[in-house]
Amino acid sequence: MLTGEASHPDIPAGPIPMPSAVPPQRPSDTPRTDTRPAEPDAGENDAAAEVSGSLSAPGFFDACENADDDSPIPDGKPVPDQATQGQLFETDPPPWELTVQEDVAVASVVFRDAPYGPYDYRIPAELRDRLHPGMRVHVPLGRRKRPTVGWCIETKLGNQTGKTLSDVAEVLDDAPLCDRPLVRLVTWMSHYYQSPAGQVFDALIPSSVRASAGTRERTYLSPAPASADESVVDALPAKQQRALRLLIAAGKPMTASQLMVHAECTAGPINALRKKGLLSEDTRREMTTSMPTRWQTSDGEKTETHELTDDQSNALGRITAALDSAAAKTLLLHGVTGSGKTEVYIRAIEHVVKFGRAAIVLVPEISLTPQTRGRFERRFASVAVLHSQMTPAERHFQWQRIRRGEVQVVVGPRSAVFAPLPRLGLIILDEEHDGSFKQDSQPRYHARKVAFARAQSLQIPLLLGSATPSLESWYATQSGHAELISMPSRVGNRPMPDVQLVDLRIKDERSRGGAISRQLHLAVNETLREKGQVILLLNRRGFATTIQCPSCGHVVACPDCEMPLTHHRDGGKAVCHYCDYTIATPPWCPECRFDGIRYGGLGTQKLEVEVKKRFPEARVARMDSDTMRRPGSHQKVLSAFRSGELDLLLGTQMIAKGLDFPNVLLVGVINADAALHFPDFRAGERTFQLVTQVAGRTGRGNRGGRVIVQTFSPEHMAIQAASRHDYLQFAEAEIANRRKFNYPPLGSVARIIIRGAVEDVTEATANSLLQRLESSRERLGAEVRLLGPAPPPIAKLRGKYRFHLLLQSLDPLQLGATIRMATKTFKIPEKDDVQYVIDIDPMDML
Ligand SMILES: Nc1ncnc2c1ncn2[C@@H]1O[C@H](COP(=O)(O)OP(=O)(O)OP(=O)(O)O)[C@@H](O)[C@H]1O
Ligand SMILES: [Zn+2]
Ligand SMILES: [Zn+2]
Repeated sequence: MLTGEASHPDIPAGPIPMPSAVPPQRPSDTPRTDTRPAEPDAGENDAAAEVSGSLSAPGFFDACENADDDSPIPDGKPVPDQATQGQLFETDPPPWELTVQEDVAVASVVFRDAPYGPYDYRIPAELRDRLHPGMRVHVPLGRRKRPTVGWCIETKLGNQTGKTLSDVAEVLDDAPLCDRPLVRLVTWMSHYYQSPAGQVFDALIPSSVRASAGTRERTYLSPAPASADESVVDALPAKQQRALRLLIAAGKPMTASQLMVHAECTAGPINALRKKGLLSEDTRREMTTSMPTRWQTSDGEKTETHELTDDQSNALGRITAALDSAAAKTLLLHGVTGSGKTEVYIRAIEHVVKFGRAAIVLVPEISLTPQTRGRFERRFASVAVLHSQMTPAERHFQWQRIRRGEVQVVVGPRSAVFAPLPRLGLIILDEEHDGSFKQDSQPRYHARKVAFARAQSLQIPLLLGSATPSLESWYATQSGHAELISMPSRVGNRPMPDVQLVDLRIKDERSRGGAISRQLHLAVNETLREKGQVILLLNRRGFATTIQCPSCGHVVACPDCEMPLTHHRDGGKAVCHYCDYTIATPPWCPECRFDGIRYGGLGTQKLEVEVKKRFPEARVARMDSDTMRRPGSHQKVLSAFRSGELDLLLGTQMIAKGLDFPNVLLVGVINADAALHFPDFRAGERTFQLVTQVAGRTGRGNRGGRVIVQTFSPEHMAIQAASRHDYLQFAEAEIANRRKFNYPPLGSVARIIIRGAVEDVTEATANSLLQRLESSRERLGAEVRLLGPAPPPIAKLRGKYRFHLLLQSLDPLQLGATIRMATKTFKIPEKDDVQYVIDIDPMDML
């Protein structure tokens, strides 16, 4: 989960190169409202936070007003802006010192590694018609010798800086890579997540699109103006004449080879025409691939349109009402597992498509099974499924289809929230509580929040669906920011499965030397005898989770992270699950040479060994990120399970999500406490979600189903509520817990991670950042609680020491402003080699 940190370098904390263009007078993301007193209920909950955060996030909605114009340069003077008064902009020149040069065309440009901006550049006359917002440009930046790539976010008339601007050197794109609403989304995200806008663009536009993967340049020929002279054409030799007349008659450009085919000639006459200046040439890019679909759609499920249950038609009625009202409404579909939420999504999308609009369906990556895909592909003429195993060319191809408006439904993981559909009518997040919707590298956005912002700006509904809604979404329904739609029963009135808790503190319940209790053992045997299928959940991969010497107590740990290594039996490796550091598992203690090192703790590999020993006749498969490395392996195991070639599936949370197999009669949870005692305020919520979701995999057919949950904390509220399928009880109790400390959804949290190679230098940097935060808080009069710096649970990662600071406030705007002010001029000497990362609304505290 932490791999993002290394592969995506975060904001460089060193000095930021200042552009030679005049520093920004008024960044379009001016936080002008940040210092304003909170609205009465702003920050009371996440939805309120979302409403106020995005509505007032300047740049996002401000830009809406004047950006709908398609001419490259909006006419009229830029609207004067009062934002320069805030303390945040003391360094800006006072307005009366500015001399406005009204006739200068100006482009506002943002960058990947220059956090503040946008920066203004002059657009030379010859580029005026070519440059539009959403295109990339080459511009000079700072003392760099070579031009830097930037993104144009606005074009306007009038240089307000009072200084001479540098010129845009080159326009890099033929057409904008995103439309105005998406440019506004970028500006908002950059502001809210405090991430350089250039980085947000990189997240928004796939690299395959930026690199034009799967395309090639082609030269097109059309008649040059000189060919209008009939006498010239008449004087040409026959072949040249025929070719030229054909091209004129065609009325559209052709490639040389097309023209050769049509005019039945060789390259000679065409080259002659070129030389005579009778042809003009135009280079265009075209896709080399046509329809690259390596995915097969069929998964053995029948295509059927169900007659809706009462719950489903009620839900659909309320969603279509929202669609028809053309309002930016948020709806939460809380439907128990197996209540038929997917059918409701499909019907809602049919309604959207009927009016010529399109929809985005976001799902956790692991749910992008052939089953999910098939359900959408069978019901719509044109579906684009985005997934991580696409080649760059495929991704680019799909992106172009989407942008051309050829796609009705886009199904994909979190980044699909940026799909450039021209007529978007609805955004759906299925399993909206899922942690994979938060990106753990820069920009650290949450797809739910971005979807909300996009839906707001387009005035379209956002539909969130889950059997175990996040408390953020749930609380939004309680405070009137979202509409709750409930589907409390399963399709066909199937009962919810019976859940039995096994108290592992009782010695007789445990099995000697194994992980499977007596009761679970009996239940598995019984189920196998009835030809039913079994799912066993253990949320830890590997064989043994600690390697410890019983003689001296030494624990074999990662030298870079100081976390215990996990023993993997295949290949006898000891692996760090945080950074992938791998060694051969030592046969004796590396400290004292004691020959009898012990493998403690339980992972899925060890469980697999035990299962095969206990149930030798069962056909077993293991599903975790170790066995699922190869593309397609996930689908392969699932279709074997569906077709009955497997009896028992064991694995990590991968098996807990969205699977719909009617013959699963038993679900066993090996250790429900695994996530319960994490130092994270969401530990209870995650446990509840995981147990409820995996329990929901059974009882989906006509043969019923039951669940056995092994736990050391059977009385814990999260486990009790999950065992009764009682979301309401859980949500109420958990909201009361969160209220005590104003944790989300009641308040907002941000986290700053400071990391460096030298421990005390890192800590000192964290402390000076804290001081800055304190003084910003004071200057802004912000009510923000500051915690830390302290080492997080993962105190060292990949050789870097880590400290974190937590900020907490009822008002997300005050929280954001405090960080923005404190970090704006915070510079860390390069020799210290310390970086920091801002994580707004963090989803993990490790
Ligand atoms: N109206 C209906 N009549 C009969 N069967 C239906 C109906 N609607 C859905 N189903 C079937 O019920 C099963 C469960 O539906 P679905 O997978 O959409 O549930 P879900 O609410 O998404 O559950 P989960 O949250 O567990 O993923 C599917 O096999 C689906 O085909
Ligand atoms: Zn030892
Ligand atoms: Zn490590």
